Amino acid sequence: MPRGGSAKRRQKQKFYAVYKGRNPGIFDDWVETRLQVEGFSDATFKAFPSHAEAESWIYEQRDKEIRQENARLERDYPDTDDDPDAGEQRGSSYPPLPQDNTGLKVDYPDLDALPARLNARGGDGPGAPPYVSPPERTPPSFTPRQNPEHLCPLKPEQERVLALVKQGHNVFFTGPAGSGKSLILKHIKQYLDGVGRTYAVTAPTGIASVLIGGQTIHSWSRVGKGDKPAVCYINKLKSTIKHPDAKLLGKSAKSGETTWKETQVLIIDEISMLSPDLFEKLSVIGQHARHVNGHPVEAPFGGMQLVMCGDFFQLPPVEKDSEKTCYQCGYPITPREERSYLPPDHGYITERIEFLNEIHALRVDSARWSHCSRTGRDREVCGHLWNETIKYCFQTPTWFKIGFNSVVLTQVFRQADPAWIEKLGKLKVGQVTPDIMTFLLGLRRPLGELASGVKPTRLYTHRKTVVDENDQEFKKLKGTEYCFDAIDEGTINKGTGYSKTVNPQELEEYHFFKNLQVQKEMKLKHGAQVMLLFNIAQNDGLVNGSRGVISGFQQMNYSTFMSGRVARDFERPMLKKYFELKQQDGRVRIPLVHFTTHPTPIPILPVSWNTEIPLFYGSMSYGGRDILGLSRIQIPLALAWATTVHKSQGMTLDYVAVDVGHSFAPGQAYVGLSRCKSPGGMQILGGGRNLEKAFLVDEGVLEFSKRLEEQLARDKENGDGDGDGEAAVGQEGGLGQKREYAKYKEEDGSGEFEDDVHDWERVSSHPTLP
Ligand SMILES: Nc1ncnc2c1ncn2[C@@H]1O[C@H](COP(=O)(O)OP(=O)(O)OP(=O)(O)O)[C@@H](O)[C@H]1O
Repeated sequence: MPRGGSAKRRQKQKFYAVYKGRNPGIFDDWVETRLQVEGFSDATFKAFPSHAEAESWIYEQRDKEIRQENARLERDYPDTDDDPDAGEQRGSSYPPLPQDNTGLKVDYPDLDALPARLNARGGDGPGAPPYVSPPERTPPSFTPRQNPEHLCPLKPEQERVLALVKQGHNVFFTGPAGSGKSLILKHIKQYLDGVGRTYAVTAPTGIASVLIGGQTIHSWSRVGKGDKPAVCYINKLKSTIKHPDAKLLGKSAKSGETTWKETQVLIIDEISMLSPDLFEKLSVIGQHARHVNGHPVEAPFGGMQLVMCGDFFQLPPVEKDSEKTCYQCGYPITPREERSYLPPDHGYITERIEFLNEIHALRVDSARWSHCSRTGRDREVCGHLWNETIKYCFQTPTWFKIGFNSVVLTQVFRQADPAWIEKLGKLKVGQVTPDIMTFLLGLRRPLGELASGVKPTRLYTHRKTVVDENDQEFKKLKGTEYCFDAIDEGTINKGTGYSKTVNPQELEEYHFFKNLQVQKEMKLKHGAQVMLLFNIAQNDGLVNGSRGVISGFQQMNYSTFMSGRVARDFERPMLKKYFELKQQDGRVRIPLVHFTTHPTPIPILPVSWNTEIPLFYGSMSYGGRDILGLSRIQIPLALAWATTVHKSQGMTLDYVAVDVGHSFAPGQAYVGLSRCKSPGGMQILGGGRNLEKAFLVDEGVLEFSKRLEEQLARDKENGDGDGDGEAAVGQEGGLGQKREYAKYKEEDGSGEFEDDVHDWERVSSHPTLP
């Protein structure tokens, strides 16, 4: 690449944008460009004096192509009666992109200019940037996924969620533990795959994301820990914010902005665990990352369709006060003892926080508004407003602005016993009535070892207890220890057909592998308590969470191994590979597990966990998707004397002992108890006379749930929706409102955030109000 050289040479530097060619992208060398376009039929390319202009031209070409493709689709496939609202929705909520594509230069606001606009109103404050309507939600070209999973059909109230998603609404759906939220998500994914919409499946924690076959929201959005101010991510998105695995992927994972721009539907599962600060920050980042011609988009999250799911009665966000930073300036938040609060009717609050009354109604203490008093280089006070009693996303202005269509699921599937379901329903809202108390005290009886040798899995609130207990119990076993090593692989498949294997040494750095519950090196002994980590035979009750005990190991030859499980055709190559790599003298060792549900031991053969991460080259991907495929082949077992309540969220367990006594977070005891199918297979640990107090419930969550139910009842009365549990909560505000365009600074915004923080540190803090 001809960088450097004389000033004259630099002046003549050209950037070649190749839109259609062998390897589309931007090149700064004509020889390299020629290789991409010469002899390539239909090659489309152009030279520009700057990289930015070259990039803008590519965006322009792509928008043009998408519009043409849409026009073709509309012509060839006019809306049918099957989905009458889909076309209407597209047309009504999302005005088309401005036709005037001149001045495509992409500008980002600088740090000093941003505080006023990054206030809680998401850009509505004085000096706010020009907002534009979100771009059209358009289907890109796609390749349907192979082997779609056969899913259990949805019940009518679950179908309702899918219907709303199909209609293009922003949807929030909730319901008690075991009401099928994860199942609905799987259906949504299948639908989106089928229609070729670009979507991201995310969750706030690694384990939750793996359970739904997605990635963490931090990794997808490129915010990492997410502790820096929004402006920092906005400034860096374009050029330097890389995929968390970028150092492994090299150039290929360059621009985070493209991920944001190309995603049409963002799914966030376990939304109760997402920090409200990060939720708001992501929305602002989305508004900027999905800019139209440099203008941030007005709609929250930049106008992508949002599907959020979870149960706020379950686990809350894990956040330590000491680790919190100001959402606007990124400085550590003012320590509790130094905080000063503003009067609830202070103009500084009322002018800046939208939906203030609604927020206060959700048990946000109106007397706890505080502001960040850090001063910057120019002695300007940061002034960002925050309220320490905001704990959940539904208490943020962004939540109201999104205007979700909400669905409350009512039917529980995990448990079959109606009396137990009713009790769980009461415990969920903290109602430990005398009869429930008596019932729970009865569950403190010890659970013995089952005929299979299975002991109850102990669910603890603290991780250290779990690690210690599993280690100790494993060491106590006398037999031979066998180690099962996973086969980890990574391949980059380019849209052009070329594929490249990822260096095996680098694989363990990938977040996907770190988040898997199944270990790379798994040690097992005869007598070890284990849990199945994969649905291997649903009809036979061998599902994720099934409990068993290792009853031996079997040496299998090739034919026994290959016929050891009814594998689907596409799994055979995986089994074959495992055998070839692991066999010794023509045999492989396989653990035998005695499950609670089966009279005889079952050999547990390896399975594979796979993920596909779309890669974005330079600024976008063309001509098919460039995909990073990662996979781990391993025996799907984990030691199961103990696990944490946090890890168990989302699982269904057979035989458990739940440590209720040490619960420290709202929803924790409820999550623990609701994992188990029936109280017969459950023991309660600890709690003593304080059992009643273990079922902590957040007042705000109670209020939110109450308002949701009331809205639902009102809608039913008014005949809105079809009474299937849909409620449009929040306000329709935000979308489609006209904002005045204002000028803002044209700077590249590439200043390093860290330097600014150091500057702040050098300047004494100013606890006065701006
Ligand atoms: N329509 C349905 N028909 C039959 N079984 C169902 C249905 N919906 C869900 N289930 C079953 O109920 C169990 C719990 O479902 P799922 O894990 O989706 O619930 P969830 O609401 O996500 O639970 P949690 O909040 O605890 O994560 C699963 O075994 C699932 O297969």
